[in-house]
Amino acid sequence: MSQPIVDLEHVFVARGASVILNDVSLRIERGEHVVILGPNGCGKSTLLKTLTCELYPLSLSEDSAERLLGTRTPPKTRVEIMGRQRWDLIELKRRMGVVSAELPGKPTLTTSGYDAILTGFFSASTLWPNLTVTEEMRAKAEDILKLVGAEKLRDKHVGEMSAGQTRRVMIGRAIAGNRGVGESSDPKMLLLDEPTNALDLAAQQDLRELMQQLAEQGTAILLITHHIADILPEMHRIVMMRDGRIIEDGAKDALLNESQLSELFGRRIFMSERDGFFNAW
Ligand SMILES: Nc1ncnc2c1ncn2[C@@H]1O[C@H](COP(=O)(O)OP(=O)(O)OP(=O)(O)O)[C@@H](O)[C@H]1O
Repeated sequence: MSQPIVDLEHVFVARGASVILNDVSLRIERGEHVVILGPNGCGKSTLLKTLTCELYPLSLSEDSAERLLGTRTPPKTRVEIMGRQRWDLIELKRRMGVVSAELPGKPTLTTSGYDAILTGFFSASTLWPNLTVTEEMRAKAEDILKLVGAEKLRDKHVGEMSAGQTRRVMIGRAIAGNRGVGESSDPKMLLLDEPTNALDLAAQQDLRELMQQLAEQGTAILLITHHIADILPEMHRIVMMRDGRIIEDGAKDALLNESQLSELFGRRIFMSERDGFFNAW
């Protein structure tokens, strides 16, 4: 079997004084589209930060193993991302193509759409004077601008864009980082954290179409969300999280139903399906 993109085993992660991720094991193969689904506060962002190595797993003592697991034998914990346990954070974020739900930082806000895509090659917040942009990068950025449908945003500052326009450009930036320059055998993947947050209905649909297009072109998508409507027909595996644990991990056909969603969100949920997309309320 080929090397997985993500390989977590018995991971516990603390934030402040609390253990937030509780014995999480997760293996994601190259090219797989996966949805991480769960209610507010269940630990999705903590998991994301573990995948991007911004948070590190606890190394359990015998006492804490007894408290958390009822056994004095600590489990063998492992976090391996793209085959490696140690990463330069910037390099890893670039290679994973992370698009977060947060607004870009200040330097990015005064950067044009086209330049923002170029920054992806460097994993930089803006095109700082010491960065050398090559012709190959410029050509790739042109293609990506088209791919994400952001041609009209080429000269607009990110800080003057709407939420949907910003998300589009940030996806373009992540694709640039992900694909890099020169011959690269890196996996093409995007890690999208609540991508449709703050978008109106039309912008949500546009973004889903873009995600579908990328998925069809071979970019693996790891989607973190609590919006059922964001789950693309192309995504067949669902990982359900609650209270810092993975409570289900399996096929969408088996897991995406009213009874499982009601269990996950802790109240009666209704669901409908149309053309491979779902809605829940
Ligand atoms: N910096 C922090 N310090 C202490 N506790 C934190 C911190 N960040 C998050 N938490 C706690 O960790 C738990 C999980 O939070 P996390 O942000 O991972 O959940 P989430 O599933 O991403 O939620 P949401 O859907 O609301 O974004 C919550 O109980 C939260 O209060």
